[in-house]
Order: sequence, then C-alpha cells, then structure tokens
Amino acid sequence: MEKVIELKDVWVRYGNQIILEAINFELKEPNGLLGIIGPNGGGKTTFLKVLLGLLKPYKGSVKLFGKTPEKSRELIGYVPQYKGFDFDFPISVWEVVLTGRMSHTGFRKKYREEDKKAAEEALKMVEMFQYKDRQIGQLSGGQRQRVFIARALATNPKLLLLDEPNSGLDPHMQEELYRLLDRLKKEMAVIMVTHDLSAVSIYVDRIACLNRTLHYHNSREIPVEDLEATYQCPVELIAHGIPHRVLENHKENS
Ligand SMILES: Nc1ncnc2c1ncn2[C@@H]1O[C@H](COP(=O)(O)OP(=O)(O)OP(=O)(O)O)[C@@H](O)[C@H]1O
Repeated sequence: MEKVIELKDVWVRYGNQIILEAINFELKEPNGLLGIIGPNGGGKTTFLKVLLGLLKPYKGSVKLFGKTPEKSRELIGYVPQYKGFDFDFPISVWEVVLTGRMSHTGFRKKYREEDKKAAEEALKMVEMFQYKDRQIGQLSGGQRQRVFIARALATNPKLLLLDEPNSGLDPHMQEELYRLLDRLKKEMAVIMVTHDLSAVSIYVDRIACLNRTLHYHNSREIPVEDLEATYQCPVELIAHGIPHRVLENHKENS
C-alpha cells in the first residue's frame, strides 16, 4: 500500500531563514489521528503548506500517496486557521461548504449535482446540515469550525489537515471537535496541528514534535519517553537543532 506521506531530507526556508531542517517523516496508515506540536513560530503551518504544495522545499522530496503534492491536491482537505476572521458580509453555511468544491470545479457559478451532494454529505458528517441556510457570521466559533471542516470534507479527502482547530473553543466545544475527529479518523488520515495536546491526547494515535525547544522545562530538555508517558502514544521528533538558522552563503535565487 502507498504511504500517505513520505518526506525525505526536506529543507524549507523563507528568504535566508531556515524554517524546517532535514525533515524525514512518514505516515503509512490510511486511518488515524496524528498530532503535530511545536512552539509559536516552530514551523507547524509551514509544514502543512509543504504538504499542500503551497511551499516548495529548496531541498528534499515530498510525496503524498506516492505523488507530488501538486498531483495529490485533490486527495487533501485543508482547514486553515480562521482565527479572528470576521464575516462581515453575507455568506451562508451552504455557500461556504460549496466553495470547498472549487478544487474540483474551478470557479464556476453553477455547481453540479455531485457538488451539491458532496456538500450535503459533508455537512451531515459534521452534524451541521440543519444550519445550511444560516449566515456563517451568525454561528458560534465551534459551529463555524465544523462548517470549515465540512468545507474541507466536501472534496472527499483521504488526508485531512487541520491547523489549530481547537484554538478559541471552550472545553465543551473542544471535546465535541475531538469526538468528530475521532469519527473522521476511521475514514481518512487526519493531522491536527496544535500547541497543546493534553486535552486531545486520548484520541491521538501518534505525535510528531516540530521543535524540541517546546519541551524544555526549567532549562531541562524533556526526554521523548517522558512525553510518551504523558500522552500515552508514540512521540517522534521530526525537527531538531536550532530553529531558524540563517543560511550560510545564501543567494536569493529561489
Ligand atoms: N510568508 C512568510 N515569509 C517569511 N517568514 C514567514 C512567512 N510565514 C511564516 N514565516 C516565519 O516562519 C516561521 C514559522 O512560521 P509558522 O507559521 O510555520 O509557525 P507555527 O509553528 O505555525 O507558528 P504558530 O504556532 O504561531 O501558528 C516563523 O518564524 C514565521 O515568522
């Protein structure tokens, strides 16, 4: 079976700042929930952008389902951070979810029956179909998050990427979100980026740390085994060393 993700010696930079350094990472299982943790600025969003093909590493190879990110784009659902995004224009839940079909349809005014069917199923999966005619601006943060997940599900992804979906949600809404992810992970591979996995750890099958500096406590690095004991699941460091090292002999050529 093809690996869901395979990164070999991946290096990513913005300008002359190295953000991801020598990342080797594999995700084989087509189902399950992977948590990615790391400090602010540790490169978590950058990592997701690499998987989506929005950022190209300057070194190394990225494969999803055995193909380049560009060629596997239709298999990936993405829920970006919508922190603080205020909908001050009228757009319904239904319209938001339908925009998720754009990767299939392109910008078209008229959606096909199959687009509508996919949007309906996605909204049902997140138990928000009854809100389909509501304005998105009239929903709570937790409800909106579900709609954005539905938008990503409308493409029928095999891999779902979520960037800090739990931020800004109260403990009850977070729990609801984790239950939803627990259901979804049975049908696809799910990756959730977050700062804190303590609440979600019972649902996570594996954890990847994007920067070990997160795990310093009183200037002591916490061993991976201790993290595994805390989270009760395998933990892997996928980026080491000093983050954001400045590239030596950098030439502005990419
Ligand atoms: N478009 C960009 N141009 C230049 N630098 C960028 C750009 N986007 C991000 N960075 C830098 O890359 C680093 C990693 O950012 P990234 O957003 O991936 O971190 P993160 O782990 O997701 O952070 P957070 O937890 O705060 O969301 C940061 O230092 C950031 O300032």
